[in-house]
Amino acid sequence: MDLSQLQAASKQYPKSPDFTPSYGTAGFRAAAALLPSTVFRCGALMAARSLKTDGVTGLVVTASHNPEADNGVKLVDPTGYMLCQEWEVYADRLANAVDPDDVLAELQKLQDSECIPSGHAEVMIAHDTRQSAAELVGAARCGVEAVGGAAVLCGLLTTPQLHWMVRQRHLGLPCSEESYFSSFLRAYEGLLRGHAASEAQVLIIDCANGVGGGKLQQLQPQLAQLGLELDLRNCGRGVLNEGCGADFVQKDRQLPLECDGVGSAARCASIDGDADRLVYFLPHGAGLRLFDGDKIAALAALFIQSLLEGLQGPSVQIGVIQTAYANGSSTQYLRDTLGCQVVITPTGVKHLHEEAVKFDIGIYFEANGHGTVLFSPDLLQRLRKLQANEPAARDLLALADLVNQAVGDAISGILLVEVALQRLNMTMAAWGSLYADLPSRQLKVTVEDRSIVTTTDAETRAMTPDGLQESLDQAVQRTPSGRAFVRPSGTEDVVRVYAEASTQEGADLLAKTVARVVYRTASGVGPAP
Ligand SMILES: CC(=O)N[C@H]1[C@@H](OP(=O)(O)O)O[C@H](CO)[C@@H](O)[C@@H]1O
Ligand SMILES: [Mg+2]
Repeated sequence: MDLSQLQAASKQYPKSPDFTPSYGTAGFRAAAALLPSTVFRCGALMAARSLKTDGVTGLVVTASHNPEADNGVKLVDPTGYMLCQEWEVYADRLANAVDPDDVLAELQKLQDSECIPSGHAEVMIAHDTRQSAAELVGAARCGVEAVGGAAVLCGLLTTPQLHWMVRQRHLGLPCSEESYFSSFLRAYEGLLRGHAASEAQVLIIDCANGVGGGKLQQLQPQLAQLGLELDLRNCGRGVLNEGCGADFVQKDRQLPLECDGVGSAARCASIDGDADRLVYFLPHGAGLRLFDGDKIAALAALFIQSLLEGLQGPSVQIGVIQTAYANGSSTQYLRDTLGCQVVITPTGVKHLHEEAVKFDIGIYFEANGHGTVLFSPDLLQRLRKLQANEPAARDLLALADLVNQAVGDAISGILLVEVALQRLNMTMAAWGSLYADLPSRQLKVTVEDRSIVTTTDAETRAMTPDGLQESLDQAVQRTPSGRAFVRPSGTEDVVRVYAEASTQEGADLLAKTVARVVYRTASGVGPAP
C-alpha cells in the first residue's frame, strides 16, 4: 500500500476534535457535517481491505432509515457481505485518529499487523439520495486514491444493489445494475410460470422518499407484464424517512404519508431510505396491521418447506435466525409448528448472517424487516445436479437467485413475498393468521452514557448498571406473558426498551416501567419517561 500521499490528502478532511465516531450496528452514522473525515478514512480502509483480500470491496454512503440531515457509511467485503467483524476495530481506530499523522500511523499499524501486500486496490462506491452524498462520496474516493487505490463510482444505488454488485464481481459474474434487475426478474418469472394468480396483483409501496423509489420505478413496466402492478408512494417529493418508510411503519405502527384513504383491502409494503428493509401492512381502522420481518421469515420458511417436499434425497437443514426483538409468537410458530431450528443472536444483521451460513438454508430477518435467505454452496451444487429432472430443484435454484444472497434487500424481498403468496395460494389475511403477534412496545431512553448498559445472552439480560436487571425481572413477573429487555443502541445515542405481553396495555405498561428503571439506574437525561 502506497502511503506517501496519505497525510497530505488527509489534511483536507480534518476530524473535529470532540467527534468520537464508533462503528455501530451497521457502520458509522452521524450528522452529515461531521462525517467527511470518517468517510475519507473508510475509503482508505476499504482499499487496504481490497489488497488484503485480493478482491474488490465496496462502500455505500447512506444513513438508511435515519433523518435526511444524518449520513453514514456501510462497508462491503468482496463476498458482498458486510465488512468482517475483525476489521471493525481498525475502522474505529482510523475514524478516531486525531490528525493526519495519527491517520498515517494507524494505517501503518494496520499494514504491518495484517501484512497488507502491494498491488491493485479497487473499491466500488455508491450513495443514497441524501444531499450530503456528493461531498461524502468525494471524501471516500479521495481516501481510496490517497493509498493508491482505484475508486469505481457507481452512483445512486440501494445499499443491497451495491452489495450484490460487489458479490457478482467476486464471482466473476455480470455486475451492472441492468443485470441486477434482469437476474431478479428472470427468477421471478421462472418461479411463477404456471403458478401465477389469474388476476393482476396490486401492491402499494411506500418508498420512504429514498433511493428505492426510483429503482422500483425502473422495474414497474416489466413487473406489470408479469402480473404485479406497483403503485408507488413517497417516491421523492416529500422528506426522506419522515412520516414514512419501513422503520416508521414498524416502530410507530402508523399509516405512512400518502397512504391514507387507500382502503382496508389494499395490500401495502414499506421500504426504508436505502431499501434494505421491508415490511408489509394492511390498513386497519386508524392504524394498520403489520407484517414485519418475523412474518416474512415465517412465510419464507413455509414456502421453502413446501418446495422441499418435492425434493428427493437427504433432508435439508433449515435454520431461522432472529434477535430478541422477534415477536415471541413468531419464534413459537417457527419452532413448534414448522419444526425449524431457531437461533437467537444479538441485534445487527452481521450477527444473524454469521449464524445463517451454518445451515443448508438460513433464513434471517430482524423484526424491522431487514433480512434475507441464504443457500449454502453444497446445497446449490446438489440442486444443480438434480435440476434436469426435478422441478423442485429448479424452483429452489430460482429462489436462490430471487433472494439477494449478499444482504437483506427490500426489492428482492418484495418479489419473494409475492412469489410465496401466489405459490402457496395465500391471501394477506391467511398470511397474517399463521400466528397472532403478542402485543409489544418499543421505547427509547436518553441517558448520560449509554455504554454503561451492558448485556449478555444475545442481549436478553442486562449485566450493568447494578439493579437494572433485578427491577426489570420484577416488572416482567407482574405482567401476564411478559417479556422485556434493554440494550444500548448501536446506531443512535439512546438505550432501547422492548416489552411484550398478552395485552397491549400490559406491553405499554411494562415498557414504561422498564424505561423508568433505565432512567433511574442509568442516569437518564431530559424528562423522565
Ligand atoms: C431495534 C432495531 O430495529 N434496531 C436496528 C438498529 O440498530 P440499533 O443498534 O438498535 O440502533 O439499526 C440497525 C441497522 O439498520 C438494525 O440492524 C437494528 O435492527
Ligand atoms: Mg436501511
